Amino acid sequence: MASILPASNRSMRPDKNTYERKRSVYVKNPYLEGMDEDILYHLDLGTKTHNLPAMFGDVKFVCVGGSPNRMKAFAQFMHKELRLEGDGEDIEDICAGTDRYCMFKTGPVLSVSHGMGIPSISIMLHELIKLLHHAHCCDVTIIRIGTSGGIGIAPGSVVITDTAVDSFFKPRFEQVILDNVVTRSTELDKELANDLFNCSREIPNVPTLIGHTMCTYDFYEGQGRLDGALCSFSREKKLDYLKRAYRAGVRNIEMESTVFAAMCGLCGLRAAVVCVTLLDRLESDQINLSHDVLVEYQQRPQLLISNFIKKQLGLCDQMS
Ligand SMILES: O=P(O)(O)O[C@H]1O[C@H](CO)[C@@H](O)[C@H]1O
Ligand SMILES: O=c1cc[nH]c(=O)[nH]1
Repeated sequence: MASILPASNRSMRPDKNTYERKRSVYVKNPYLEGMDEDILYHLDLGTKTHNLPAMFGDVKFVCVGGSPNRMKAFAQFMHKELRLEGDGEDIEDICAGTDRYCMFKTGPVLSVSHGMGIPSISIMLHELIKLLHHAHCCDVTIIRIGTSGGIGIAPGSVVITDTAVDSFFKPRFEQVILDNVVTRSTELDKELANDLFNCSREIPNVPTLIGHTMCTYDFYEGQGRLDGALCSFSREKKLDYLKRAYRAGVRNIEMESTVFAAMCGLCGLRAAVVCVTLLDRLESDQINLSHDVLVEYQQRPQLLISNFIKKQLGLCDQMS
């Protein structure tokens, strides 16, 4: 099938009024307007060097994840799922001029890597949000597709985050600005989470649930692991902490969701976090999955999101 695009010509969800309203991508920075040029340094893009509206104006879905290879694989998968021309194998990294992040575009879907941790995703999001704003994108849905450690659930389960919480199980992200701590909300779009959950019911053999996701500043001590280079707490303290997290509604732990939820929420992006769990942290700390299982697990959120996107584009019936 030839190109189904541009997606901007389609109504994203004719059955729901809320989705029909145009929703712009906001930047909340009075200085930007007065700038002659905006260089998106870590993406190797800019307002004078690139025609951002022409390159990105039709983007409706942005999927982000830590690993460049995963995000390339997702872009190639979407290329096939949307039945775009060619096999997608030679898909171009739009950010090839920098090795900080990679970015691929398949029709209305942008796939971007963000590295590990809050500082890395935060830099990427500042530039990505400005990019979507400069490109005059509207009605954009952004989804983080990642990996995580589960709490009290089977490895391989997919967790759709309702609320991202910090290490104290609080729905907040604390951004240090100059020498102030500014607290931002980490609420995600509940309707989107429910839509994703409904979509997951159609995917067999992938246990999927909605729960809180805890976002930490570290993989080892920050997530209560006993196997880092440093560890100053007992096994009992670790288990007590993780069980308290479980009782507070936390079902998985990762390292980007709070800042992701906070920034996207402030800038008018409908945002979701969908992460597969690689282990149950009540059972172990080390990730000892075989390569093949790891690859298959990482594909689970991708399959869900691809089905969701196809549904949103009204393509499911034509393509199955
Ligand atoms: O699978 P990704 O998207 O990289 O996310 C998770 O994996 C990394 C740790 O291994 C952290 O970035 C965590 O958030
Ligand atoms: O335990 C885990 C697994 C993946 N990513 C994390 O942040 N933690």
